[in-house]
Amino acid sequence: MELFTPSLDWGSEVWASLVWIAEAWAIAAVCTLAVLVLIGLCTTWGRQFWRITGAHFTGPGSVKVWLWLGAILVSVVAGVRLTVLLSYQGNDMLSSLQVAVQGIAVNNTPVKDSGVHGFWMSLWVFCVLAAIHIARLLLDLFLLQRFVLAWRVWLTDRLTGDWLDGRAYYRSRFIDDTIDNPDQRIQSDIDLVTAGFGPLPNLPSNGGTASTLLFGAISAVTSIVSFTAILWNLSGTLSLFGSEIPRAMFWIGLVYVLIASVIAFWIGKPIIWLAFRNEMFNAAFRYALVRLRDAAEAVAFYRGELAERSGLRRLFVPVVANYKRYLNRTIGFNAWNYSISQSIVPLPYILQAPRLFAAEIRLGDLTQSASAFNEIQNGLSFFRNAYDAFAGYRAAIIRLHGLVVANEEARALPEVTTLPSDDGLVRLEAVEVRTPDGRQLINPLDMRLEAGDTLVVTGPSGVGKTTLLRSLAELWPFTTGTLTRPCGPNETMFLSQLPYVPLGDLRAVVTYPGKEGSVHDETLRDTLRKVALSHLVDRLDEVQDWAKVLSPGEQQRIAFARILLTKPKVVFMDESTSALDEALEFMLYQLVRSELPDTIVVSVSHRSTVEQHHTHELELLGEGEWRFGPLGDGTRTGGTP
Ligand SMILES: Nc1ncnc2c1ncn2[C@@H]1O[C@H](COP(=O)(O)OP(=O)(O)OP(=O)(O)O)[C@@H](O)[C@H]1O
Repeated sequence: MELFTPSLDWGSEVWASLVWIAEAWAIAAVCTLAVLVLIGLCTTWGRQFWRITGAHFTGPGSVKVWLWLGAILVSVVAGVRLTVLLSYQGNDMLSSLQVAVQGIAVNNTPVKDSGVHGFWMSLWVFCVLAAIHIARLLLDLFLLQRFVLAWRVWLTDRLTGDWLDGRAYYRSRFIDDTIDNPDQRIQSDIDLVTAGFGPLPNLPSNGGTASTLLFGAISAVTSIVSFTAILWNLSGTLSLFGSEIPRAMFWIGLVYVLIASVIAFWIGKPIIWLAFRNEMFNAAFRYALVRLRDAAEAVAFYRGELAERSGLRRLFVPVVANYKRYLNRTIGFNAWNYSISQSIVPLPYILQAPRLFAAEIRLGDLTQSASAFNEIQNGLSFFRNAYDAFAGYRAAIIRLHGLVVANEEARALPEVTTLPSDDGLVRLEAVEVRTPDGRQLINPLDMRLEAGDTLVVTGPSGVGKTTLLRSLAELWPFTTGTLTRPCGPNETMFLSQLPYVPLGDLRAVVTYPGKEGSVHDETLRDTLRKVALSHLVDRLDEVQDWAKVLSPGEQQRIAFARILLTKPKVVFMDESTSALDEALEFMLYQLVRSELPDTIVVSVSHRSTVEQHHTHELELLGEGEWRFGPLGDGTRTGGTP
C-alpha cells in the first residue's frame, strides 16, 4: 500500500505559479490582441466599436490605458491559476483522506500517518490559496471598475463634444436617416459599451472581470486550456461498442459542448435584434414621458390628459409586444442552456468511477476530473451563455455608432458661407433660402449693414423670417450664399423668441452663454435693474427650474440683459419682445441703443411698434420676393424670382 504523496510540490509552487502566470499572460495578451484586431477588421460591429472609441487606445494618455489593461489581464490569468491550484488542493484533500482511511482499515500506521499529515497540509494550503483568492477578487473589482470609469469619462466627453460640434445636435434633424434619442445613447449606451457586461448598466455589484464579455472570454479560454491538460492526464480509455476511445472523457466532453453551443447560437440569434428593439421602444416611451413633463403646463391648460394617455399607451404597446417575444425567445434559449449544463454533470463520474473501483485512480483524481470537466464545460459554455449579453452589447455599439454617423452627416450638410468681417460690417451676398421640399422662401438677397445700423425684418406669418435667421446662424441647410459678419467669440449673437434657460442658479441663467461666474455679481445686479428685473437681484444664488419660474416676458428681459452683458457687435433677434408690453419694449430698445450705439441690431417682428427703433427694413413679400431699404423714405431695392 502506497504512502500519500501530494499531487503538486507545494513548496516550490509559488515560483512555478509566478512563471506560469507570466507565460500565460504573454500568450493571452498576444492572442487577445490578434483576435481583437481580426474582429476590428472583419466584423461590422468591430469596425463600429473602433470608430467610436479607438482613439482611447491610441491617443495621448493611451499608455496608461494599456498599463491598466495589462494589470487587469494579470488578475484574470492569476484567477485561472488559483482555480487550477484549488483543484489540486481538492484532489490532495480527498486523496489524503482516502489513504488515511485505507491505512486505518489495514492497520498500517505509516500509511495512515501519511494520509493524516497530507490532509492537514492540504487544509493549510487551502487557507493560503483562499486568502490570495479573496485579495485577488477585491483587487480585480477595483482594477476593472476604475478602468471602466476612466473609459466612460473619456467616451462621454468625446461623444458629447462630437454631438455639440458643428451644431450636430440641432442639424441632425435635417439628415435623411434621423436617429432617436441621442441623449439616451450618450447617457446609457456609453455606460453599456464601457462596462462590457452586456445589456446591463455598470454597477460594482455586477462583479469583476469574470462577468465581462472580454475578460470573461479570456478567462474562459485560459481556463479551458489549463484544465484540458489536467483532464487529458486524468482521462482513461473507454471501450464503446467494441472500439477503444483513448482520453474518452476529454473528447466526449468537447464534442458535447461544441454541438450544444452551435444549437444555442441558432436558438439565440433573434435575441440580438429583440434586445435592440427593446431598448429602442423603451427609449421612445421614456422620451414621450419627458416631453409630457416639460410641456406639463400647456397640456394642463388644454386638459390634454386623454390625448396624452392614449399617446403614451400607443408608445407602450410595442414595448410590451416586443418584450413578450424577447422573453419567449430567452426562455427557449435558457431551457436549452440549463438542460445542457445539467445533463452533463454526471458524465465525468460515470466515466471515471469504474477506474476508481479498479484502483487505477484515487478518490481525489475522480473529484478533480469532475471539477476539471466542469471548468472546461463552463469555459466553453461561457460563449453560449454570454450570447444574449453580447447581443445587448452589440446593440449598444450599433446605437452609439448611429449617433457618430448622424453627427458626421449633420456637420456635412450645407450651410451659408460665413466670412469674418474686420470692419464690423454685416454683408449678405446672394443669400437664398428654401424649405426642405424645395419651395423658395427668399430669392438671392444682397444687403449691407454698417456699425450702428438697425434692421427690422417684416412679413406675413410663415413667409420665412425665422428661417432667414436660422440660415444666417448656419443652422438651416437649405440655403446658399455668403454672410460676412464679425466672427470673434460672442461678437455676433442670435436670440430665439424665448431665450434658452439653462439649469442652475439665476447667475448662470443671466450670464449664459458666458460661463457662470465670469461676470461680477454687482454687474449682474445692475444689469437686472436696467432691464426692469430688480425683484430678482437678490436671487442670484437660487437654483430653480427658471424656465418654469420666469414668465415669458421676464425671460425676454433676461435676453436683453445678456445682450448688455455680452456687448456683441451684431445681434439678431427673433420676436424678442413679443411677450412684453409696448412700454417695456420701448424702454429695452432705447437701452440697447444708448448702451451699445455701435451694435448692429436685426429684429424680426410682426409688431409695428418695433419699426420705430430701426433704420432699415427688409420686407419679405412671399414666394421669395423681398424689399430692402432705409425705413420710411421709399427707396427700396427688391428681389424677384
Ligand atoms: N423644419 C422644417 N421643416 C419643414 N418646413 C419648415 C421647417 N421649419 C419651417 N418650415 C416652413 O418654412 C416656412 C417659413 O417658416 P418660418 O418659421 O421661417 O416663418 P416666419 O415668417 O418666421 O413665421 P412666423 O411669423 O409665424 O414666425 C413655413 O412654411 C414653415 O412651415
